[in-house]
Amino acid sequence: MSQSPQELLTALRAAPPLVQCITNYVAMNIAANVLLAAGASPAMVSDAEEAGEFARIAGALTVNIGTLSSPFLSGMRAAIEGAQAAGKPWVLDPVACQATALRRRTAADLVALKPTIIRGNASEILSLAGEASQGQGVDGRDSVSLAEDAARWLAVQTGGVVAVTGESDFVTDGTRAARIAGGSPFMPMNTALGCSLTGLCGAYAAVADDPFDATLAALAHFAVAGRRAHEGAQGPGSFAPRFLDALHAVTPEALGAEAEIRALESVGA
Ligand SMILES: Nc1ncnc2c1ncn2[C@@H]1O[C@H](COP(=O)(O)OP(=O)(O)OP(=O)(O)O)[C@@H](O)[C@H]1O
Ligand SMILES: Cc1ncsc1CCO
Ligand SMILES: [Mg+2]
Repeated sequence: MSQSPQELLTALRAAPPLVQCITNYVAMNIAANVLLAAGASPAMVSDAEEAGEFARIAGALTVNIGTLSSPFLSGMRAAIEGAQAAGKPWVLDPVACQATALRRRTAADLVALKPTIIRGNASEILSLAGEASQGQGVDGRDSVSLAEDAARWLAVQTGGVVAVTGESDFVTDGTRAARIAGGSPFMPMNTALGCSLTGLCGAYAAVADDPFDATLAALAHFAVAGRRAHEGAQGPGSFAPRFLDALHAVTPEALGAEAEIRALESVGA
C-alpha cells in the first residue's frame, strides 16, 4: 500500500526524524532551516571519526558533493557504511558532477554504492548516466524531460529512486514514474534549495515505508510551498523567507489538496 504525501507529512510532524546531512558549506545553514521549517531534525555531522557512528542513530543520511574535498569524502564513505549497516536510507545529491574529473569519478563511485534516492538537476542526472550535459557548474542547463530516460536507466542500475528537478520534476524507481508541478521561478535563484530538497528527501525517507513515496512527498511539499511563497514575492530575496514560512505552514491536508502529482504509466507492469 502506498503512503500519500498527506500521510507522510502527518508522520513526519508527529515524530520529527533525525537527518544526518553531509552537505556543502553553502547549503549547511539553509538546508538546516528548511528541514526545521518542514518539521524534521537536521544534523550536519560529517567528520569520518564520527560520521559512521552518527549514521547508525539517524533516521536517514544525505550526502552532497557540492564543496567536495578529501575530508568530506572520507566522512561520506564512513557515513554510508554506517547507514547501510543499520539499514537506514541514504540520499545522494551529485552537485555539478559533470564539471570535473574528480566530480565525475566521485559521483560514479557513490552511485556504485547504490543510494536509496538520487536527487539532482537534469544536467547532473544526464551526466551520471554518461550522457552529454549542458550544466554550468552547480546550475542545471538541461530540461527535465531530456533527462527522464537517463533517470529510468539510473534507477534500474542502482535499484533505487531517482528524482530530476527543474521547472517541473520527474521521479522514477525504474518501474513507476510521476511528474510533480508547482514551485516558483525564484527557486533556482536561491542557492542551495536543491541541496535542501535532498535533505528533505532524507527526512521523508526516514518516515516512509517506500522511498518512491518519500520522494514524491518531499518534492510535492517543496512544489506546494514554492507556489504559495511566489504569491506576493517581489524577487528571490523576498521569496526566501516566504518559502520557509510556507514549508512550515503547509498542513498535511493542504499538501494532499494542493499537490500536483501526475502518475505516469508503469514500465513493464
Ligand atoms: N523554473 C522553475 N520553476 C519552478 N520550480 C523550480 C524551477 N526551477 C527549479 N525549481 C524547483 O526548485 C527546487 C530545486 O531544484 P533545482 O533543480 O533548482 O535544484 P539544484 O539545481 O540542485 O539546486 P542547487 O544546486 O542550487 O541546490 C525544486 O523543488 C524544483 O522543483
Ligand atoms: C553555489 C554552490 N557551489 C558549490 S555547492 C553550491 C550550492 C548549490 O549547489
Ligand atoms: Mg544542486
